[in-house]
Amino acid sequence: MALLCFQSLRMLRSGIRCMSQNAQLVSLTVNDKTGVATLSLQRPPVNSLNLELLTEISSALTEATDNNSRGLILTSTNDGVFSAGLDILEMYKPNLDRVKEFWTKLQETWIKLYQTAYPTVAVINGHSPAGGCLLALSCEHRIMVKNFTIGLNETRLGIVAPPWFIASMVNVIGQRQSERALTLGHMFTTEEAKNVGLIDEIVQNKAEGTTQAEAFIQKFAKIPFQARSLTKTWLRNKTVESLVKNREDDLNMFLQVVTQPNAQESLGHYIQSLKNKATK
Ligand SMILES: CCCCC/C=C\C/C=C\C/C=C/C(=O)SCCNC(=O)CCNC(=O)[C@H](O)C(C)(C)COP(=O)(O)OP(=O)(O)OC[C@H]1O[C@@H](n2cnc3c(N)ncnc32)[C@H](O)[C@@H]1OP(=O)(O)O
Repeated sequence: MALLCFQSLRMLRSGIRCMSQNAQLVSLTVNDKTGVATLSLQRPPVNSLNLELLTEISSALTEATDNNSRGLILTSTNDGVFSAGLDILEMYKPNLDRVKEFWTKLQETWIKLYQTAYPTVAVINGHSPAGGCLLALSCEHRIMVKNFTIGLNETRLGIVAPPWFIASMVNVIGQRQSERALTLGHMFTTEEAKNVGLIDEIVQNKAEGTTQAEAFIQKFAKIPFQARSLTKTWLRNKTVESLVKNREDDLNMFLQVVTQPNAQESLGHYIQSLKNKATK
């Protein structure tokens, strides 16, 4: 409690204000001087995206809009893992009602993040496989700390990246590079990701990443907000519409693929291999 008060006091002095008071799995703060919001994922141990975390991310994105944020930095409180992607336990031997809600919330969160009116920057301060990579790809600018990995590795798990995951990557690195990376399930090192254009900047640590992210958002200070946001909408509309118009089909396809016995078997082996690794 004392620590909380001390932290709040320190944040107030530096002009950082806490939003989303009820959130537990994310923290949303805003810098009152710049209007830039920071959304930090904080679901231990690895920010895997389960229904509850997705719900909080989605609410925080709306809150940042309602608060007229000038920009948003997406990052993790865990220096080591940005996000481990979708929580595999949501997809392994799933409860049908819950897994439907989970996928629908994932769709909603991606649609919101992909279309925010404000500029978005991912400060990728750790590994970022699959769904973690999707979050980063949905931002307008990616800054990554050295010595980590990022990519859409679904094929390695015996599952498939849905078309909107694929489109998000194609829009950033193009068809040829995406085809090679996705079919192999390749995880890029920070250096490789920079070379292929998957990330825009390499930094030494999160603090440097945050400074660079603020500088990126500051570039838009003199660009009229609505002109910028409408341009972004039109640039991204085709990609988003392809999901918006087919959400039900996308959900059914996901359920069909993920409940296949061979997909369940692959997920089961994968969970076991992660657990074995963790106990070594
Ligand atoms: C139109 C529709 C098309 C149909 C599509 C159908 C299906 C596909 C659907 C969706 C696509 C899928 C997207 C995904 O995001 S799948 C998830 C992919 N993620 C990964 O492969 C990452 C796995 N994790 C790791 O590689 C590592 O954990 C790490 C992120 C590099 C971090 O390493 P670190 O050493 O720091 O941690 P540990 O490995 O020791 O892990 C700690 C702890 O966390 C558990 N864990 C890790 N990742 C996940 C996860 N994604 N979900 C759930 N749990 C995870 C791990 O098992 C350990 O648990 P323990 O209990 O042992 O402590």
